[in-house]
Amino acid sequence: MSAPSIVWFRDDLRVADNPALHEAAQRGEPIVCLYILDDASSGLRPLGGAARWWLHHSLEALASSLRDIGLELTLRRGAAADVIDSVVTETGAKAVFWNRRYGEAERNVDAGIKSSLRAAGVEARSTQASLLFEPWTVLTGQGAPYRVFTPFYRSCLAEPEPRHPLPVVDEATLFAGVTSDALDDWSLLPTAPDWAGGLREAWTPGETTALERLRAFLSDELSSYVAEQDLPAQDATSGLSPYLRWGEISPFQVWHETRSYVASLDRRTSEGTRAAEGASAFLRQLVWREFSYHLLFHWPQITHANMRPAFDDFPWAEPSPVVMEAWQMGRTGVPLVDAGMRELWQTGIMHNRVRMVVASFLVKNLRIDWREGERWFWDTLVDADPAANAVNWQWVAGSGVDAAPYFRVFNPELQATKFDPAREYIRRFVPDIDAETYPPPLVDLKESRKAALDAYASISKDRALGEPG
Ligand SMILES: Cc1cc2nc3c(=O)[nH]c(=O)nc-3n(C[C@H](O)[C@H](O)[C@H](O)COP(=O)(O)OP(=O)(O)OC[C@H]3O[C@@H](n4cnc5c(N)ncnc54)[C@H](O)[C@@H]3O)c2cc1C
Repeated sequence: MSAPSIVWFRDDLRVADNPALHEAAQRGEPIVCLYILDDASSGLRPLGGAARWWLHHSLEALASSLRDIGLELTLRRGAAADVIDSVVTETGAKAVFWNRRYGEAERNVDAGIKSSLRAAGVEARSTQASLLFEPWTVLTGQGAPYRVFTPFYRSCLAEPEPRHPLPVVDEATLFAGVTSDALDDWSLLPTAPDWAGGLREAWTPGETTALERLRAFLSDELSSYVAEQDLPAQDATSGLSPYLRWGEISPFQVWHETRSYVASLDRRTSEGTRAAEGASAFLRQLVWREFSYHLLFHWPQITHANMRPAFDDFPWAEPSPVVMEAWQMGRTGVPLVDAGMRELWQTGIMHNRVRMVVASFLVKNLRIDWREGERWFWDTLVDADPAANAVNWQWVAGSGVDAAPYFRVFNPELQATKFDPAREYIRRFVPDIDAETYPPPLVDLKESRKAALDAYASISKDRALGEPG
């Protein structure tokens, strides 16, 4: 058998529109499909619990998609550089293909592997797959990265249309005989206790479901997206974030499926007009995902450092275990906050509007550092995303590049009246709201708001908040 190519899967757990797999298949050489559970390379952030649950099922789904085209998924654990080195040696592979990642630690790992492969005479090819626009291509007139969403968005729209999804790889040659770890041995699923019942009920990971979900969203929800996207009781958004996070669907698929769905509509009808408006609003959200990665790429410290340096002096409260647990478990006595936190704990997801409310409550009413909240989301969200999570937490905190000002404190009661007027969402997740055991509010909303604004004044009165570093 001729020397194989290795396709190294990472955050692109799909067969459809996968440039690395596509390029390898086109060469006609046998293929080794490899996934590495890398808990050893320096700087990589360990996955949270919900993410590990998702990954387990996503790898099962990927293995099944690969089997359909005659390939097998090889699983290995360890530092990526060591694993790639051994698989290349074991198989005599002459080329390694992968799709790009954008976090700093991931890029360092990938760059190191690329140069050692090349030094050893093995071809290393990386391709664009997870972002519509590479972060180094969308720049201001002065050649600088954008710091504000709207001009970034406009600039993306002025770029050439993103490429169409690649043709399906329907046949490839397997390089057989490579040993694989057993997925169960990785212990990605929780056992003692098994807390994943709600996740199993809510989700089916994998590219087949991702595409079905996108298509169902376009035909059933797109026309009401603008009117209902902020209403957590409605199933009005796509629910695609975990599928995008794990690369079970590519943004190119989402972009073009949406565009061609809209092109097929009759715009002279009000339904057609609303769907077209829904499509623009939906694709705009997809560009928020791009913007998050753009920021992560250009300011890698965004995951852990305040982008506005003045926030380094912010008098955060000590995050007491009692207060943190009340917030995490949805027992703050503030119904919309509790509903959101319980939705998260039970299902691994939370509606965007409610994410903003619970984050504002933590950072402002409880005056707890946004990084505490980001960590909890990282552990509990099935869509926990290195870019979107940090960028959105900093956005709510006011410490980010393009951020809501700190003095904008969401009032969770008013938010509930506006976005959950019939209290349907609240009752779904807080059925005990009228019970005697339901706790009184952890803090007085008015007083805590005032305390937050006073704390903010202490960092903002003498000097500007500082340009993002
Ligand atoms: C505090 C906080 C933390 C967040 N953490 C994450 C996270 O870890 N992972 C994550 O994917 N999103 C995160 N978001 C953004 C947003 O809440 C989710 O992307 C959205 O709720 C996903 O639902 P959907 O797929 O139905 O969205 P839709 O409305 O259908 O939007 C389509 C897609 O656009 C992207 N998108 C939408 N809104 C945003 C946004 N504000 N920022 C970046 N991308 C966006 C997502 O990929 C989403 O799937 C966070 C928001 C807040 C306020």
